[in-house]
Amino acid sequence: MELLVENLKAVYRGVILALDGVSLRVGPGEAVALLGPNGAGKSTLVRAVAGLLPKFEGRVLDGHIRLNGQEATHLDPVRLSALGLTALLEGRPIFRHLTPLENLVAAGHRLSPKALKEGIEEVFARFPRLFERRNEQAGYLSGGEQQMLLLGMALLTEPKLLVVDEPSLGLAPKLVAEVMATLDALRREKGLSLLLVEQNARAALGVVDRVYVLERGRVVFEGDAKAAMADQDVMEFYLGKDVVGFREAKRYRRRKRWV
Ligand SMILES: Nc1ncnc2c1ncn2[C@@H]1O[C@H](COP(=O)(O)OP(=O)(O)OP(=O)(O)O)[C@@H](O)[C@H]1O
Repeated sequence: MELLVENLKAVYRGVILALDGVSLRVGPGEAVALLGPNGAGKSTLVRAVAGLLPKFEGRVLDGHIRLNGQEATHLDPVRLSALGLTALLEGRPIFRHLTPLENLVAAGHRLSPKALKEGIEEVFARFPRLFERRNEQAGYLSGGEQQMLLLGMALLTEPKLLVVDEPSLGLAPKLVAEVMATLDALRREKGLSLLLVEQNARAALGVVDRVYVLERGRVVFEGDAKAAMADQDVMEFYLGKDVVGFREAKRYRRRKRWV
């Protein structure tokens, strides 16, 4: 599925401009990272694409969101989901008081009983830890296990475009690598399009084709992921915190402010 965002402007409470004319594209079967510092507008973009801005007292002021060419700017989440878009919001929104198995059943409510059973078997085959803990309370799973559960739930919605907001948040490096590898495998096996929103640039760049960097509601860099990773200037200037220490990055920015 193709996602096209064109000159999108979004505000909260009518006054806080969080997206100031953002354009980006995720092609069919393509994996794209959206990177940027705290407050850049990444989650706002995810909410806008998923039709969830009104839930956060926000709205799209201007611009378009298109799915496979179809106007999708003001569609509600149910309609968007029926079109094949699944968005995983920041903070691992699972049903914490239910078990992993019950969470999966809830996520797959649109499937036939047979497809649901097969889907859940597939999820458990992919994530054996979830199978082991399938009848425990999901809120007590580790952060990594909860992230896997969320990905399993996403799979049961049979997405064509998966938008994932900061899956690495709060995870140890080894788990971050595992989550990224899982996203990569899912994308390839299922032919999904993937928009991966991250602060962890290094982790995300390893599994995507292209990258956009957002700062203060604007796209400040756009390019091929491998080229961006190989380009020390790009990495340090736009994504400095990841590569060099925060202080050094700030100094570097000051030096390069004239560009
Ligand atoms: N519900 C809200 N009401 C008012 N302002 C908001 C709301 N959510 C976000 N903002 C503001 O919008 C701007 C963009 O925030 P957003 O959460 O999209 O950034 P982000 O890049 O996702 O940051 P982070 O990585 O910290 O999640 C920030 O200035 C933020 O304070």
